[in-house]
Amino acid sequence: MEPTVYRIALAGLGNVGGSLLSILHQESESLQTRYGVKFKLTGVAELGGGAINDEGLDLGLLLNTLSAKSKVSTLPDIGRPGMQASELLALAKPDFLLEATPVNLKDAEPSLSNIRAALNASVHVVLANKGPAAVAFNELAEISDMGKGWGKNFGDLAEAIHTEIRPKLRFSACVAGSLPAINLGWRDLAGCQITRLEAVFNGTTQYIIRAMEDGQSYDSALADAQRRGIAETDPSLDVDGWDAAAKLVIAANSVLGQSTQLSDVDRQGIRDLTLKDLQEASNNGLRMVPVATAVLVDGAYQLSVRPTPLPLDHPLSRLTPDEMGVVYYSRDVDRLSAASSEPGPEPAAAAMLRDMLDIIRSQSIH
Ligand SMILES: NC(=O)C1=CN([C@@H]2O[C@H](COP(=O)(O)OP(=O)(O)OC[C@H]3O[C@@H](n4cnc5c(N)ncnc54)[C@H](OP(=O)(O)O)[C@@H]3O)[C@@H](O)[C@H]2O)C=CC1
Ligand SMILES: N[C@@H](CC=O)C(=O)O
Repeated sequence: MEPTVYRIALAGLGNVGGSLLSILHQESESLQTRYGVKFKLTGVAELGGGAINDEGLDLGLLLNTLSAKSKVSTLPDIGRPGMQASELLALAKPDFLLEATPVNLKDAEPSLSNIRAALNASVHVVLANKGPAAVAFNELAEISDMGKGWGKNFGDLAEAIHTEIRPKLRFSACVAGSLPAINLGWRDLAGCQITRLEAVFNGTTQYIIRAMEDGQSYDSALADAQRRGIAETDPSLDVDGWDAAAKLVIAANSVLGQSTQLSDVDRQGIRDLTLKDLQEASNNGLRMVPVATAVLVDGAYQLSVRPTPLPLDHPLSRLTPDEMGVVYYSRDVDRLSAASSEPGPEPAAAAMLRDMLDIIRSQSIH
């Protein structure tokens, strides 16, 4: 049987975007045989340019161009110097817009405008960039399938399914890459009252703290994380706790059903953490972990991000330097946890593919 062809456009060709191209290239056959789908990449955008081909861009050529540290906009015929990501919709005419540009937690631009335009044009959106979901979750939910059937509006799910087919918005890669933090909370704990969420949502700070424990300096551990491609384009977002706070905000809005913004998170980074702090925790039989927490108090979730000493048998204390993890506590399922090993950006790219397939599967239900 012929595969169903989906046109896709990708903004951002860095660590995550490049890894996604690589996965789509390697898995092209298997996506056709296992899922009956073929993704045709009709446009890509990087800073200051892009490439367009209505017949589908050659993924091998794009990957070679990126490996050679060249700009795809310089490629003959298909290259579009000066093109903006905002032009992808009109030029690539995608069914899916994939977003892997750097985070802007102030106003999420220019990504937010591009995503809004895509959803308003009934184009499905898959995010790795957490800015738009952290800054404007409610607005994006209203113009996508997230507006009903998620969080507190769960009662409207039947109406959503029967009366509307909205463009879909998926963002599981935004909340700790391949860690199924969102899916676990929303899908696998559906119907449960979540009383507490604890997570290591930031791989860079987890890596730095574990490396410091092993005697490495803070600066050298951060440089390692940057080399591995897991740190943010601006790494102060990691070490000052903004990245984990943004992920917590997305989880609070989507899974916990609490309308939340970044200023609601009590946030402390790891810049001031010393070896002495780590040793003190260890002397008390504890381990310092960069924890994001949401705890239900008097009907509302209190949110915080801070390095926290945890008992050694806590699921988050047992994570390796490359792992992130999430633990949900609920009145019904006592404790549910997951961990993912993410030594580089590839698992986040795999999470974007997971979201694309999830959209296709859920469409076939409607
Ligand atoms: N790295 C990781 O492990 C993970 C990252 N994420 C998120 O994914 C996103 C991308 O991260 P990562 O790949 O590491 O970042 P990089 O800095 O490696 O790549 C960013 C890419 O976006 C391009 N870009 C920058 N500004 C624009 C713009 N205005 N329009 C179009 N393209 C633009 C850059 O182009 P140029 O190279 O020309 O500057 C580059 O190709 C971030 O939002 C991050 O938070 C999510 C999960 C994990
Ligand atoms: N910088 C982040 C990666 C993307 O979310 C991290 O260190 O976890």
